[in-house]
Amino acid sequence: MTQALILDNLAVSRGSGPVISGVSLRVEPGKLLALVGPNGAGKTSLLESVSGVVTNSAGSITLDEVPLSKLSRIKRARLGLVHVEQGRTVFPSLTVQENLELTAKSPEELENALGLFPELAKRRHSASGLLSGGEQQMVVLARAFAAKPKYLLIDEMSLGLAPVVFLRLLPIIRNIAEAGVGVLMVEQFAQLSLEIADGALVVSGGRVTYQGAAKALLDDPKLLHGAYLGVSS
Ligand SMILES: Nc1ncnc2c1ncn2[C@@H]1O[C@H](COP(=O)(O)OP(=O)(O)OP(=O)(O)O)[C@@H](O)[C@H]1O
Repeated sequence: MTQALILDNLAVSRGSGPVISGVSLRVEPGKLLALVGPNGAGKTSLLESVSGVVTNSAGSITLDEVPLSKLSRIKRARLGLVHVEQGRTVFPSLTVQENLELTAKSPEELENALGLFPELAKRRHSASGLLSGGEQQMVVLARAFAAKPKYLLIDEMSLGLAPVVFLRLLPIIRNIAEAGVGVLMVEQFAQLSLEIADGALVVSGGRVTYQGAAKALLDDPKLLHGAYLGVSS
């Protein structure tokens, strides 16, 4: 069986008209694909169509060979697709551990998730609302990981965080991929996210303008710049 999250020729329309067209990509277990591009390029809409917040208007989405397009959000989640949406926050009055208990199905899964986040393990009994912004985002990530995703969609984890704080989250996101999860990550800090990614996809004006190794984009600022301007490689 093909183990991968595959988008083929995907199109998404919103009230304003088509926002994504002809996007094809593949995320494999244990790999991290960074999705970058200018504001309004359609990155959030793309993730939302994968998790089922919006329905794709054309093309297909398959998870380990199961077609997703006609499935509800809940069914997609049951298949192992977890979406950390933009602006997702903690439940502030619950402790770190209680936040994780919302998604972990067993004490083992909870401990497994905390194992990946030593900084959080130390503060497991603190109210999440008392943690720093960066630590709260760690709780959000840990809660997503505790749900045992096969594939994880992460939208702008850095929103509202200083780059130096976001830097602490990057190795954790990498570790999540190393643990066998296929990660598709949308990020405004292109450079930083490319540094931990295997593959990269640049979307501009709803279309793919670069697809390939993350390192190739990092090593060639002109290529990255051109892709942002919508020049297909
Ligand atoms: N709920 C919605 N209803 C109608 N149009 C929408 C909706 N959400 C987004 N759009 C439109 O879809 C297009 C793509 O937006 P989207 O948020 O997907 O892009 P993005 O690349 O994530 O941008 P940003 O980096 O600014 O968040 C934009 O023109 C936006 O106005």
